[in-house]
Amino acid sequence: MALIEVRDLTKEFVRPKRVEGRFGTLRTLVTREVVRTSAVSGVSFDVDEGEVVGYLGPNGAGKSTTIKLLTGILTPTSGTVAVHGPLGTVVPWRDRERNARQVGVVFGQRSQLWWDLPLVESLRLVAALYDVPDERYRRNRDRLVDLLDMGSFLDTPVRQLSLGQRMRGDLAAALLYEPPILYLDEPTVGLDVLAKQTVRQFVAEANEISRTTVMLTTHDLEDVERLCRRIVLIDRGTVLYDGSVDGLIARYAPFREVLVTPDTSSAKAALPGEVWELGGAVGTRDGDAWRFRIGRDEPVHALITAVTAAYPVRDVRVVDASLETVMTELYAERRVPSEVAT
Ligand SMILES: Nc1ncnc2c1ncn2[C@@H]1O[C@H](COP(=O)(O)OP(=O)(O)OP(=O)(O)O)[C@@H](O)[C@H]1O
Repeated sequence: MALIEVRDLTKEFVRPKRVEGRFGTLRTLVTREVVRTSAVSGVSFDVDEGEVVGYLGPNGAGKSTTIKLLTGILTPTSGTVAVHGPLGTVVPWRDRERNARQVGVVFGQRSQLWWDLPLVESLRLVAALYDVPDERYRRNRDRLVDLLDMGSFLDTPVRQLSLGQRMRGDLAAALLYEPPILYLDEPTVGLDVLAKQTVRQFVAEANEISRTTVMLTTHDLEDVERLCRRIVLIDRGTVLYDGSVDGLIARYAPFREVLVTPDTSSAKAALPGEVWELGGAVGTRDGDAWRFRIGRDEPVHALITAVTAAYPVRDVRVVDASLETVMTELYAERRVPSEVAT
């Protein structure tokens, strides 16, 4: 049985329709017209124990809403979530307390810590809230302080911490009571390169050493490449893809790109305008270079021979389609969630 089972989950937000013009604010308060937003529209997936799943999608796709449903912060419009954890089967929004005991949550955009307290006091409070015995608290705290290199700012009030320090504090708080599940909503947003590496390393170790099951949303594809063996890709609240990163690339970008930079200093003929057709391939201009696409298994030599015969060339690079290529293509086609005024 899977650890987390999500079935046909939907969440529709309903808010009064804003009335523009004179006394708009007042009229908005009394209007009967509402705007419905389908944030999550029939999402189903399973997460097995010990998996690290990247939950991806463009802005407004419904990622944070799903995480909030999984954590029990929100109640769905329909559908079910069942978490078969050590405390038995839990439906997050029906049994928030039991669910909270088996999940750690970090929202990159919002701290869960007490703003005015020194970090160490926040950690102590979390331990008290989760009934962590003193000895276990000290042991876990010391291990987390060590792993996340937090010794130098443990006594600093949370409001004075840098974003990277605060994020490390939030991660420590989320794992202090050893939950088997960790939900991370954009855990590396706004962090510098080193801080991102620390967070990724820490999450990878939590998964490898403690077998913590992790589900994370992120727009940083390095997070995905470093951490996720599986991704669930959503848009407009529905699942577009569920599988490996390689599988996604093979499905949505089954091509290689040949990047050709012509040597204009020894030009012998005028270059085409924006489109260059050669050897059965079509190139489009990308700055100084031309970008040709060929099938993944097609040999490149015919194209390269045609290009070099047509024009002197400074550089040729052949690159496999990456996760970034796929995401760029998919996001370019994205549609916004349906907002319906009724
Ligand atoms: N409390 C709310 N009330 C009304 N609409 C909401 C609410 N929360 C989210 N939405 C809408 O639901 C849709 C999905 O939002 P959500 O925050 O889940 O997207 P996301 O995938 O996390 O996006 P991002 O990558 O920008 O964080 C959006 O259209 C958003 O405006």
